[in-house]
Amino acid sequence: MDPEQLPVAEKRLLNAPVETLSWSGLTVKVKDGKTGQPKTLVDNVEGIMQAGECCAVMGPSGCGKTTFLNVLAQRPIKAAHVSGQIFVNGAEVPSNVFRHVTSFAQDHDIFISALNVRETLHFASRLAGIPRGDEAETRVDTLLEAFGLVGLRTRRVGGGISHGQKRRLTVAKQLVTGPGILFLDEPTSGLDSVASCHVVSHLRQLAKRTGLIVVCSIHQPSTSTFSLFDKLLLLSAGKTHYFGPINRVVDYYASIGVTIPERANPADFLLELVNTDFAQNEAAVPERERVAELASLWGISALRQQNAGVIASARVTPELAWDAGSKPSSPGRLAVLTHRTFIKSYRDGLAYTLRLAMYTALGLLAGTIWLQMDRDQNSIQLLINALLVSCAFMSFMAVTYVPAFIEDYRQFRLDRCNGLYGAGSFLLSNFVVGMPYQFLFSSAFSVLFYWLGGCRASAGAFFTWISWLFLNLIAAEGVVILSVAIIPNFVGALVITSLLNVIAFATAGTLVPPSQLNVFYKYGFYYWNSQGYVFRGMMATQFDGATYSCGAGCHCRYPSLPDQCHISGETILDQYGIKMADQGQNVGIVVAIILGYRVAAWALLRMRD
Ligand SMILES: Nc1ncnc2c1ncn2[C@@H]1O[C@H](COP(=O)(O)OP(=O)(O)OP(=O)(O)O)[C@@H](O)[C@H]1O
Repeated sequence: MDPEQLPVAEKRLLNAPVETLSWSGLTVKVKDGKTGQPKTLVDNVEGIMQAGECCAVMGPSGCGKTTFLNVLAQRPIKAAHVSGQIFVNGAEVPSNVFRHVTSFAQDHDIFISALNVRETLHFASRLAGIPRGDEAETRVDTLLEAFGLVGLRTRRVGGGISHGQKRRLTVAKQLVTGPGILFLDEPTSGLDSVASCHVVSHLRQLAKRTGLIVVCSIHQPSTSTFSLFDKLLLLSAGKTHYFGPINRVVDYYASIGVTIPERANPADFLLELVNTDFAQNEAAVPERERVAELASLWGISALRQQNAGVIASARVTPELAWDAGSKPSSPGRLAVLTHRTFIKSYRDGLAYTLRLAMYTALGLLAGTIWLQMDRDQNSIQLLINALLVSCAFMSFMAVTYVPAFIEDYRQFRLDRCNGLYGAGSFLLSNFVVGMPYQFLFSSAFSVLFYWLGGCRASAGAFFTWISWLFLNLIAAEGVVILSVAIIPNFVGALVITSLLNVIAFATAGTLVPPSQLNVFYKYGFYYWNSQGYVFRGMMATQFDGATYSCGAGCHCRYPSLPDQCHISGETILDQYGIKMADQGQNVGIVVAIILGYRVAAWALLRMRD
């Protein structure tokens, strides 16, 4: 294929390196939840695709299409035993190379809802290393037009676009990254027959022009959509019933005594032919036997033998010459991700705006509850309580970040599987964008609480206070990120975050003195408890160098300064074992805790690769 003859938007889509995709003996087994016996979801499936071909994977609901596609695309699937071989150009390729040459769109749409349609394609294109410029613009515009999304280009994905439009955007998003092989799970679900035909027709044209290989599962295509595919893989109960050119289906079935009526939609006819979903009772045994017989006939058919020969003789190229240089550098990828995260941060109310409102309200609330504390001994315990509540509640409220981060996490998993970026870039971009917001939150809370509550009037104390709260919030966000990495779903992450925060609160050394904590809590939580260090740091800002009057009658409830009827702040700090000399070291410990959360989250995300 001559790249010069391609339209400018498709030049980079040219799939020169991938000549064939083949698979043989693909088998997926799981342990049946009810019987505990192995259950075969995909049974010894084989096939081969040449550059420029589109294959429809069809079969009744639950026949194993999604499982097959996931395995063929080398995407993770739950607790399954997978065997068989997948070859690109006749050879197995390392998984990182496979991810770079392939792209996979699941049957459910995953987007950053704060981005608009055009930005969604733009960021996908930039993450895939396509430089900004006329070519990238033209490519995005071409795809918007091809998938009927021009009128929606400035509309946010999270508001006001239909399921069918999201499906089209999902396909366009995979195409914009320029894969050599594209796997699509139900790309036309939710689309009417005209839109389905349009999408498949565009995929076909693109495949023919660029050499792209498309493997996609599809439910009940119309006759015209069905005929757009080059090949068909027909599955039933995980077994192959047919794999080969679409235009040989009629002949093949005629050869085994099944006539596909001329006027019937062949897709409908075949789905009905191999469907046993509604034939589960005793009376339907002959029907199930007939479908099983069809699968065995495929096993011994000439076409199947022929396929096996073609798979075995697929030309082996020495190395998949994929242009790794087209991937952006790590700093480039980080810049794109940071840009994307930043856009989300100010558009998505759940990410930061809601939290800003919450922290401001908390500052107002706490400030008016602890309004203008006096400088006598009665306010000492009040102030300590206020500090305790401030740092604990600010940590707790970070839990509201869970939904926004879960969305980012899902996008990351998808992008990671498509080889766009790794866990390091993902977490770092999130960290970079989050920092100024954490500072804003701590400032909003502090400005209100500090002055309403009548805390210590010193610029040094005020800014040190804000700095401690800032560190507290960064650590609290780290807990959220770690929790999502441990259990990546809303409820699970919420439970883990809340649990970790409650344990941190109870073991910070304020409610129970560290000397009375048992070994488990002392070494497991107290020594690396950011809330505890932050509390002690905030105490230092208020009590170091301060004095409190014992009031009329000089009945001091704390050890007082000799003959002065005053309590020194150092006395209070001593009671809590807080030493000013430790403050620098404590900052270092909190920074280490913050890094520890992120590194642990990074390690967990890497383990799931
Ligand atoms: N982890 C699992 N453990 C047990 N059974 C599973 C597991 N994953 C899938 N299945 C079962 O395997 C079969 C194939 O599922 P799969 O999602 O691949 O089918 P499908 O053809 O894509 O279905 P649909 O067209 O309805 O989306 C189904 O019967 C499903 O219930």
